[in-house]
Amino acid sequence: MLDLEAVNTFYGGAHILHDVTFGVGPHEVVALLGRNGAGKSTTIRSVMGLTRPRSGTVRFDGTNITGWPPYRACRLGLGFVPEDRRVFRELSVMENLEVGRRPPRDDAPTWTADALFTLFPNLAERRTTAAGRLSGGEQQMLTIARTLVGNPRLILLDEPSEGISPLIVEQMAKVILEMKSSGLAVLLSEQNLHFARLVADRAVIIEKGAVRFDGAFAALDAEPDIARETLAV
Ligand SMILES: Nc1ncnc2c1ncn2[C@@H]1O[C@H](COP(=O)(O)OP(=O)(O)OP(=O)(O)O)[C@@H](O)[C@H]1O
Repeated sequence: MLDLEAVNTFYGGAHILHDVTFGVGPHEVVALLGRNGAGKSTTIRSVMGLTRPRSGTVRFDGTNITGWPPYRACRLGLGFVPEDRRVFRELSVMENLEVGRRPPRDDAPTWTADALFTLFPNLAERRTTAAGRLSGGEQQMLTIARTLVGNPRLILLDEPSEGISPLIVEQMAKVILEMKSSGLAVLLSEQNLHFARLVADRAVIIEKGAVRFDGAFAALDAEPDIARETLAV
């Protein structure tokens, strides 16, 4: 569904991604793992067209979207939740959701406000509250909810478990599993192997901008050196 092939991305003269190649299948949850600075965000930015790869291709359902501006990638069905929560602080929870609403599409799950509030009960209680008054974790949930009302087919989550309380981390895991069961594909970047294991079908480990491992968690466990060398475990 999403395929990266030999993606090379630079920031100015700094060569950050080196021939990054992996894919995400339909209904699959893939965890992109790596240490701080390994290149996870840059990989996601390269998919979304926020940073144009210098070479290589990004395909979404066979369409070459390399370097497309983010709004075009969104229209095709890619949803993006950045690492920093970007809620409209002055707007209420409901109004934030309205901003993200897009027409339903045949090939993607449709998220009504009711379905979202079942998924995010904290937000249901606070639907008229200004988003700026929510906790960090709730703002993170709202950013995800706002992306879902855009009815994406694949959602990219940049470090969803980062900086939120353990209770919210548990909810986040539940939300990701619900998204999967609704038919969405998910690519999430993560430093936390434990969290990745809870939600993902497969791990892709990136080290110094290159893919070091791509496979099932059982295969990763069979080679303990890899996790030891590439993750903070
Ligand atoms: N705008 C930029 N200009 C120059 N270098 C950058 C820029 N953004 C990131 N980098 C560098 O690119 C490398 C990869 O960063 P990236 O943010 O993709 O890593 P990451 O794996 O997502 O880590 P983190 O968990 O810290 O977000 C790092 O060495 C970082 O310093």
